[in-house]
Order: sequence, then C-alpha cells, then structure tokens
Amino acid sequence: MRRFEDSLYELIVETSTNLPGDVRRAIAEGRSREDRASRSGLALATIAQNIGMAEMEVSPICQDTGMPTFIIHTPVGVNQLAIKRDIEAAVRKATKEGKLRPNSVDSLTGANSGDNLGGGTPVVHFEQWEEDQIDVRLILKGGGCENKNIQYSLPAELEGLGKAGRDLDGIRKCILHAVYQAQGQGCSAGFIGVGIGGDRASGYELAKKQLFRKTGDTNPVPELAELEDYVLEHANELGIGTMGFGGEVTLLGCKIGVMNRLPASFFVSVAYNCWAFRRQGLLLDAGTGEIREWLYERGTGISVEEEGAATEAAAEAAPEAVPDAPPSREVRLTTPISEEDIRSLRVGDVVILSGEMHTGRDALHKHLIDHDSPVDLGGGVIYHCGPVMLNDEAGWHVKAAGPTTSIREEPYQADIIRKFGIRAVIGKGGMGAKTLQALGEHGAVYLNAIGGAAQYYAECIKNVNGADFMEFGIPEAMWHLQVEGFAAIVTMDSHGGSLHADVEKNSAEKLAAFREPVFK
Ligand SMILES: O=C(O)C[C@H](O)C(=O)O
Ligand code: SF4
Repeated sequence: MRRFEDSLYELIVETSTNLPGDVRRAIAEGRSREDRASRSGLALATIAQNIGMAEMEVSPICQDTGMPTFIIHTPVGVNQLAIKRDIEAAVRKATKEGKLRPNSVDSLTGANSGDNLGGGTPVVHFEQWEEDQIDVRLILKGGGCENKNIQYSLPAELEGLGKAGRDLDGIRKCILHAVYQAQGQGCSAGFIGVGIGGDRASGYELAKKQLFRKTGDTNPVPELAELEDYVLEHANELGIGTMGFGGEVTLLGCKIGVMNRLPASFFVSVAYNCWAFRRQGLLLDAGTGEIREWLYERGTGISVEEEGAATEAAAEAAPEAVPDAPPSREVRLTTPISEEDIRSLRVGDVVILSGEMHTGRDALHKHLIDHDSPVDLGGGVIYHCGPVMLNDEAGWHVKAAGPTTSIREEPYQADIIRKFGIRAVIGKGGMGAKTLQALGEHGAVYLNAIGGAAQYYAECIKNVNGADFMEFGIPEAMWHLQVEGFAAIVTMDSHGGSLHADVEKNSAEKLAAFREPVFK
C-alpha cells in the first residue's frame, strides 16, 4: 500500500513542522494578553518567529519530536498489520530525512535504534469503527512535557491547597497543582489533558486522548465545561508565564474527560503538553490510502501575531513597562569567557553569545563525572541540547537545536562546573540550589534559552566543528558547535540570584489562594 505509506509520511512531516491552526490561535490569543516588553512577552515573540521558520523550512518546530503516537480507526476488515508496517516505513523515512529526531533508546543499554523503531516505539492504537474511511491521528509529545505529567490519587493533601476530596472541587485542586508543579519546565505556556477515573494506565490514556480535542470545542458534560473554563482562567493567575519567566499566560488550554473507576480508586491524571502542541490527523480512503481530509485546521496562513497588540516600539520601552523588572542589559560575549565577564552578569541580562559551545545532556553529564573531557572546557559553555542532525557529503548539518530541561542534570552540574571550569550552562527551566551555589563559588552563570525554539537556535549555529561520543546516539552526543548571535537570558547568576526560585516562591503563594472550595 504505497499510497498509504506516503499519506502517513505526509502526516508526520506536517505534524512535526507546521503547528495546527487552533494551536496557533491559542498562542496568538495568549500573546495578546502578555506584555510584549516583559521576559515572557519576548519569549513568546521568539516562539512565534520559530513557528514561522519551522513551517518555511519544513523542519521540526522543536528538536524533540517526541514519542510518535498514532490513534487509528479502521473499517471492519482492513488489515491493521499492513497499516502498522506502513507506519513503520513512514517513521523510518521521516527520521532519515530529519523530520523526526531518532528518539527510541534502549532503556537498559542506552543504545539509540537510530530510526525511531524499537520496543514500544512508535505507539500505535487501533480501533474499529462502522465508517468506511480510515481515521489516523498523530501526536508528537516531547519528553520534557511528558516528564511533567502527574497523577493524583484522591483523597490527598496537596501542598498549598490542603485537602482534596473525591469530588469536583478535589479535582479542581489537582489540576491547579499540576500546572503549578510543572512551572516552566514543560515549556509553558502549556495545554493540559485531564483524565478523571479509570485505573493508573487508562486514566493517563484518557488524559492524553483529551489532547486530541480541538482547542475551541465545548465539553459535552456541563460541569466539566465549567471546570475547564475555571482552570483556564485561574491557572493563569499563578503568574508562572512563558518558560517560567513570570507573566500573565501560563496555560493555553484545558480539556477534561471522565470514565468510571473502581470503588477504592480515584485517579486524576494530567497530561501536560508544551506550547509546541503538535498533533494532526487524516481521513484516508480505505482502499487507496489517499488523503480525503485533514482533521485539524492546518497552520499555514494563521498568524501567531495578534492584531492590536503592543507594537515593537512599545517593546523598546521595556523597563518602564514592566513593574519590578530591573532594566535588562544586552551583553555580547565570546568564548572562552572570563570570570570577570561572568561576575558582571545579573539575572535579567540578555547574553548574545558567539564562539564555540558544546552540547551535553544526560549521558554526557554522567560520563564526565568520572572521565576526562575530550575537549578543553575551561571558560567554556555547555548547552543542554539534543539536536536533530543530518549527515551528507559536506558533513554534519544542524536541522533543529533548542534547549532541553536542565533540572535533570542537577545531580551532576555543580561537580562538572567545578571539575572543568565551565563558565556558562545553557538550557531551559532552570536548575536547583546545588547548581546555584556552584555558580557563585566558581564564577559561572545559567542561561535560559527559549524551549522549543529549535529553528531559531539552529540558525545561530554556523558550523559543526566536530563531535564526540557518537556512541551515545545523535541527541546525547557531544557536538562542538560554532555559534554567532545566540541569545539567552541570565536566569541564575553568580550572586545567588535565581529567577526560577523567585517565580516558584511567588506562584506557591498564589496557589495557596485557591485553597477555599469553589465547586460545592
Ligand atoms: O529532549 C529534548 O530535546 C527536549 C525535551 O523535550 C525537554 O523538554 O526537555
Ligand atoms: S523542548 Fe519544550 S517544546 Fe520541545 S518537546 Fe520539550 S517541552 Fe516541548
């Protein structure tokens, strides 16, 4: 079924590179509510630019192209095994062409299969239906937001919110807590799907299925429709903002589903999806595999710009427009960086980097703890990034290269800064107290790049100078990248300042304001 494989390939490429219309509208609406001159407003501007670049280049919106998850409805009598083979062929091709990052890793050995195929990947769910067409839906949900999913078992005592009982108000508290605990680490502003009931596995499945609903639909269950509106309105009062920078827009969508449960269990499962909310679907002719219809409005032509929003000129007037924000400076630095330059940086400064940086994430950090580095990292910059790379006769090319969630490296980072004399760590979502202390002791800084802005950053990379540890697989290898004009914000400095700690504290106080019952 050649045509069927082609249609599936088209679906994968569209999902990875062209954010759907309803998601774009939700982001545009969020942008219109955020002060453009604030850190979150500027982050949203980068996100908007990145969405356009990905579509133009037909390249991944975010380098983490996630766990490809297909939900398929077939007419009775269709050969599902043949469809599965076509899916695998399409996934293999999309990986080879740089539309998907090789993301399937052996959990015991760490070996990357290289083609996104392997035990449990991709995820394919089949169902039969009475229609005569095939309905294929795909979501590419990345690992960073997947890590922020959370499941509650009611009744529970929730930090800041007190008792959450087995009722609508208890569910309300779980959902607000879920948004709070994600902070900016799942690349807020996010979309959440909630599953009430089921067992632990079916509850999460129900939560994920909610992510296939269109952002503008209305829940058929009136009390859930009311709860969805409530959450969307009030979660934004937590003040977490885009990327956890603080701001008005933290949540862009909330969809809640319900199913029966066992008498002893009451699960509330929350699936958190980043702003890079990549899902699409197709209706296919069951005989030929030809595309009959796209199931979600396509993104092309739908602007993430909001008419009537603050102008660029207003953005220039940055400090006055943002109460409490100290005037931010723009500082140009070239690697290797001196301790003096680092010590002059404060939270809020924007650093524009040029020179060489080295990617390193989970496998590299673990390795460097008891091995030497293959390159001198003195005065250097580590970028928490697992890029999409393609190789041809001219060498390696960067196809997508945004940051990954830094907090995973918290157990290692302080020791690595000390051992190798690193001056800057770039990532997203911030790091913890141990790293903050190491920044102060050794004269280093944490720079927050905009999560998901993989095309925006790929354009700053002018050359691939080399790579080490290719045996770790493409995302985990240590890539030596020559960059120019790579912009990131200082969110943790060498003077004990941490924007992440401030936003977390502030949002915890705001969370406590939702303690009193709302739904009786
Ligand atoms: O794996 C990545 O590149 C990023 C990941 O999705 C994350 O958000 O940390
Ligand atoms: S880096 Fe951010 S935008 Fe990309 S998949 Fe991870 S959470 Fe989503």
